Amino acid sequence: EEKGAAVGVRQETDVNGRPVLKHVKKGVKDFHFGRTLGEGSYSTVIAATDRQTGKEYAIKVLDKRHIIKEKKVKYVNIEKDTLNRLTDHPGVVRLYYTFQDEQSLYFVLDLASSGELLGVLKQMTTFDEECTRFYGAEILDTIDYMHARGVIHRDLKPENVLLDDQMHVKITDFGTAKILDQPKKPPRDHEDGGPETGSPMDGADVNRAKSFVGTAEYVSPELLTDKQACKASDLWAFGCIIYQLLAGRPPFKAGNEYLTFQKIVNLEYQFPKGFPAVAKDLVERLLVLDPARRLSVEHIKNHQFFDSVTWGRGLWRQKVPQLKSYV
Ligand SMILES: C[C@@H](Nc1nc2c(c3cc(-c4cn[nH]c4)ccc13)C(=O)N=C/C2=C\CC1CC1)C(C)(C)C
Repeated sequence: EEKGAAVGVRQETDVNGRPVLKHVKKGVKDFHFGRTLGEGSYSTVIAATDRQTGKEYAIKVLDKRHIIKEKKVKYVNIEKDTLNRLTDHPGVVRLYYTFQDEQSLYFVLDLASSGELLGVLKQMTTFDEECTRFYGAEILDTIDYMHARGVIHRDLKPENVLLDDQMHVKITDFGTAKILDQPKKPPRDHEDGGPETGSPMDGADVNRAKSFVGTAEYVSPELLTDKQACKASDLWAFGCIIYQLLAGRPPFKAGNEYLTFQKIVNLEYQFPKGFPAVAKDLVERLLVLDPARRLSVEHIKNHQFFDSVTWGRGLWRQKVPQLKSYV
């Protein structure tokens, strides 16, 4: 039995007729599976209802044979370890428990029933400043939480930012996340996006992750030049997302991946006419080639663009702004 796996308790009687509580693990038959929500490279996410409680979940189904054949076992374990590490923040999809049968692994998770931020953005074309500020703040608050627990997402993009039934952010897809080696000291509360300071190799960003490239439009330059991601790589992606919410398209997009990568490493992008000045200043301080010179989470929180935002748990209790386009 995995830790915390037992998710149900059933009353039975033992041989002497004494009542005993039996810990039972849920299985496929405890759920009614509904529509397919999304397809990953080696998984499918399906909406499902717990037959006993009626509660709705998203269940990520992974085909064991395919995972082994494609040598993805490592990624499945990284995703599970990451989800088990990021359990108490409203901005991260929560993993309730896992089970398996002959051919599949099942992760039972929060259902983000309003779907992908990308889908909503496409319907709106663009977000106005107030909506961009609100969604930017919830995404940043979640990045701050992930980084404080030594997790780099490495593939942040509007497809991985989901929305729950109240239209609050739920970040997902941690199969390509990087868990930084446990920092020597407990993570400080003002963990910044820059290199881990205070460790023996001061200044050298000792905690870098190796060899993984995310989705072309959001990949950071350091990932393309020296193959290493750091916390600031997530803040590069954050800058691309803020730009995209207001402009309706990502800053770096070309005919193919190679040309997109070229634009990124040459910092080749322009702001559309009428792009708000304060947001432009923020994006310009995030889309910086040198990760050490990119704004850290703390500096972003104090940027004028987020002046009216109350950070912390209050942010998640606020009513979400009515979605309006930036015309
Ligand atoms: C990014 C992911 N897509 C999705 N992953 C998850 C969804 C999800 C929901 C909708 C949706 C809901 N309503 N309409 C669409 C569309 C896509 C989704 C969800 O509700 N709960 C957990 C999820 C993922 C958990 C994962 C960390 C393990 C890919 C494309 C990889 C399948």
